[in-house]
Amino acid sequence: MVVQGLIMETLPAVGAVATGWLLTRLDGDFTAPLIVLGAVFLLGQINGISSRWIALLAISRIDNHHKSAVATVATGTSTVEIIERQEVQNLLKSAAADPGAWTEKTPGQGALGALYILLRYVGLIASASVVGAWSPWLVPILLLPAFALRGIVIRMWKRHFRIYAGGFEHHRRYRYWGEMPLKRSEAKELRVFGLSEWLVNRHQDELHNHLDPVWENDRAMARAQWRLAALSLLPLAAAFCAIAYTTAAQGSSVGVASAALTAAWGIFSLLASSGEVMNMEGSRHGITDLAELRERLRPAEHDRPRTGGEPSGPPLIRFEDIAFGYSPDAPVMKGLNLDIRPGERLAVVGFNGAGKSTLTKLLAGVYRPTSGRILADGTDIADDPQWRSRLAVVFQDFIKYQLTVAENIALGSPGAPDLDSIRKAVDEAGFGDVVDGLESGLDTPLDRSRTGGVDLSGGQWQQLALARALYAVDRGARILVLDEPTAHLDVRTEKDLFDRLGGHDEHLTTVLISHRLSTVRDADRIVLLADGAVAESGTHDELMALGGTYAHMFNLQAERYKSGFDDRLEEGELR
Ligand SMILES: Nc1ncnc2c1ncn2[C@@H]1O[C@H](COP(=O)(O)OP(=O)(O)OP(=O)(O)O)[C@@H](O)[C@H]1O
Repeated sequence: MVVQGLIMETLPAVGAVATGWLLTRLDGDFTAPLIVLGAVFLLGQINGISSRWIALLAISRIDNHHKSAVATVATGTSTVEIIERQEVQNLLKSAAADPGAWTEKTPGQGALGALYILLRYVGLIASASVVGAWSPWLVPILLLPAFALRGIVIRMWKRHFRIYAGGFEHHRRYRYWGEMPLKRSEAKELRVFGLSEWLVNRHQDELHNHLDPVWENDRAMARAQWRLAALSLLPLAAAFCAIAYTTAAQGSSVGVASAALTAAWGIFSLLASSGEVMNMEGSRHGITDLAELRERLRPAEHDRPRTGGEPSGPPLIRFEDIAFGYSPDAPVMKGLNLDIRPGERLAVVGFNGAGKSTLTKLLAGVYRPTSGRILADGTDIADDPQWRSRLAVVFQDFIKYQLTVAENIALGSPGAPDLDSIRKAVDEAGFGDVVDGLESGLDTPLDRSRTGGVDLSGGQWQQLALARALYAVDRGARILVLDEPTAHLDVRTEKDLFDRLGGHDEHLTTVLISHRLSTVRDADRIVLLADGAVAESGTHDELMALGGTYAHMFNLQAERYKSGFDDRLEEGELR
């Protein structure tokens, strides 16, 4: 790349000298200068063609490297609260540097732009030397305005991209609304509610909010072009006149004069071109935002990747005076105290928004309490690098990976997939019949765009997520956390599942969140969360005898179920 760039940038000066040489030999044998000039021309062509491919290769390698750096930084922190902040989300989008808009440039393009700019100075020195050989005083006359021109071009592009980056929020929304009509999952609702026109207008509004100021600036840039033209034409015209006058009046060599003229032109064309500046300035945000993300998302010492670790028994887990909120003005946990005994099957119930899922996220360590501690056998889980390997979690919003069934399950535990263990997890999750019905069984891709690929129903995806967690349990995890793992399952499948989970005895602690109270009644203990703390705690019988909120909820659900309704309850129904 560097060699090619050097050839490209020095060819104008060599061409200028060769042209001058040719002109001095016109009356005699001009074979040698003609050959040199032809070689310069040929080399320029070959270099021009091959450099495009090499540039593309270099750009894609640099961009790939940058993208994996962004992905590494984005997934490097053990907690997720910082990732959820809007400003960090914006930084991530900007650092990803997707060339989704015509003005945005990638780091690869920027890096190449910077390299070419550097090489341009080599070409500049060569051209300036040719001009200087003819007349040293002509060098500053040409160089000073050329540098001024370059300064103005850089300032213009800086301003362009500053305005562009200032509308980033609109750009983000523009992309969001623009991608919505293309998604399979959104297609139904958009049609049912007749949202097509509304969506297109919204998309266009955001586009204009973002780009109108940019276009306004660019129009001003276009209007200023004549000043830039004057800045290059005036000194060039002065140089041309001086060279022509001296050549005519003093009879100096036409060849040397024409070499000087060509080199003078070279100085301006080298400094005036704005393509590299645009690429450099356009890619600046992607690069500086990655640097800022590196600062902000610096992993803590114990944020090492999850490893298998030595399997050990389930610990005593203690939530000690936990306070937590996603934002300071909306506390979710307000002094929560809870012990989870080793091997216990604990059910957590409560109304929507009571904080049940938040409890699982705190237990998984993806959020840290604002105050208080979560201890596992006396050690704060925040200080335990192995903590994650002891947990298997099915989050409410688990990921549906577009991989095969087996690959989806194997993600539950690092290392080489164990097929026997995968099959065991599939059966335990009640997913065996579904897998047996698939043409390629465990190797079936769960992606309809792939050959032989299928999609699963909501309940089947949930069983698959459960199988992933059970695979992790088989490979050494000792705490199984299930956040509404059966919301999409029918009552019988759900019952079978919980009967099977009961078979792990003291080797596994299970924390189960469910709205279906008939499911959790067999748990060793049930805790009811309300107002950021444990409001009731005991076995089903104890809580029924207490006659509190749990008993009320249970009775209502039982009545509804008897009358043929769904047995879920919303808070308002109790009032
Ligand atoms: N990522 C988040 N950012 C900001 N607020 C959140 C976030 N997740 C949850 N919340 C808020 O925290 C509170 C507790 O939510 P959580 O999901 O823990 O409740 P839940 O008991 O699991 O509810 P549900 O039964 O509906 O699943 C709610 O008020 C919710 O709006």
